[in-house]
Amino acid sequence: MPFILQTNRLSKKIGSKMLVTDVDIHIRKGEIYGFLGPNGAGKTTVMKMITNLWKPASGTIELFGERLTPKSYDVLKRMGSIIEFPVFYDHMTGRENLQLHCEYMGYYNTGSVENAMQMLNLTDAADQPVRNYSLGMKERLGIARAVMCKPELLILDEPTNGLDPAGMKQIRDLLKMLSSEYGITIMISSHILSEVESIADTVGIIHHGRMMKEIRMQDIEEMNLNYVEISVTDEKKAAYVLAEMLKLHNFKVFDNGKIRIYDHSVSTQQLTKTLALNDVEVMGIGKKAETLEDYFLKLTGEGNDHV
Ligand SMILES: Nc1ncnc2c1ncn2[C@@H]1O[C@H](COP(=O)(O)OP(=O)(O)OP(=O)(O)O)[C@@H](O)[C@H]1O
Repeated sequence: MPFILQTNRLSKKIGSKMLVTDVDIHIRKGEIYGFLGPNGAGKTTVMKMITNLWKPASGTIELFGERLTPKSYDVLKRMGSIIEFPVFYDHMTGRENLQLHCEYMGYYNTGSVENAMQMLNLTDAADQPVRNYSLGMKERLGIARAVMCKPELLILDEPTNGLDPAGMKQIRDLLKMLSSEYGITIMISSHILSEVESIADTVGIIHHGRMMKEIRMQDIEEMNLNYVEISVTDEKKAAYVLAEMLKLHNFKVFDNGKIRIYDHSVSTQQLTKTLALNDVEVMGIGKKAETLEDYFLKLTGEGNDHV
């Protein structure tokens, strides 16, 4: 089985609104998959369908090689998840909430609750009712609950919401450990690239409900992220010259007079010469390499695309 989780043209519609359209996801066994996209891109929607909380309008989901149906209870027991924010019984203590979950999952392993609480630094708060927990503590308790029953697959929807930078790092380290020591496959969503970049093996970028790109981190080097950046006084005129005179199709115009040209068919000399001949003043020109952050912003950010 090549993929532990695979979706095929997954779509969701509410009323007349398409929340996600034709999303294809491919997650390999044992990897950490960063599911990236700005707020409202459709990450939660996809994760709700994967965890059987929402029924897809169309498309299919394969989990552990089996097609997911509304009756796939066994498959769900092999997964741990946090979707949106974790919900607990507020009047019960953190420990009691975890114990209840173990019973519900049919998972009996003395020590797993204590272990999970320890891993998430919650031992001191274990006997307090959850209503006294801060947002970050609830988030950590949610993660403890999701990992406690040794799932094969973890689905985490923005799990570091409400955590401070140190808390975020702690979660990243924990996820890395779960992946390398226990071989748990992890899908983690975020709208912040840097949160998943350092731990992900593969990144899937979703925007306006569509999967824009799935990239393995090891392949990023080979992607063509080099570009020439020019600074001009009149970017509109410059864009016209690039498109009409030089027949370039792959460049991006920024409001601050900068243009990034990804098309390598024209030399920098030819660029400056043609722009100058058409009365576009070029203040600066340079070859640059894009980071994954730039690439992410290019796919999901604002600006005029000529791609
Ligand atoms: N129950 C609903 N009914 C109608 N529209 C919805 C519903 N839930 C979500 N949406 C819309 O679907 C789109 C995708 O939302 P979703 O929550 O999946 O995005 P997201 O990527 O998880 O964003 P965020 O990081 O803000 O949670 C948004 O435009 C949202 O407003």
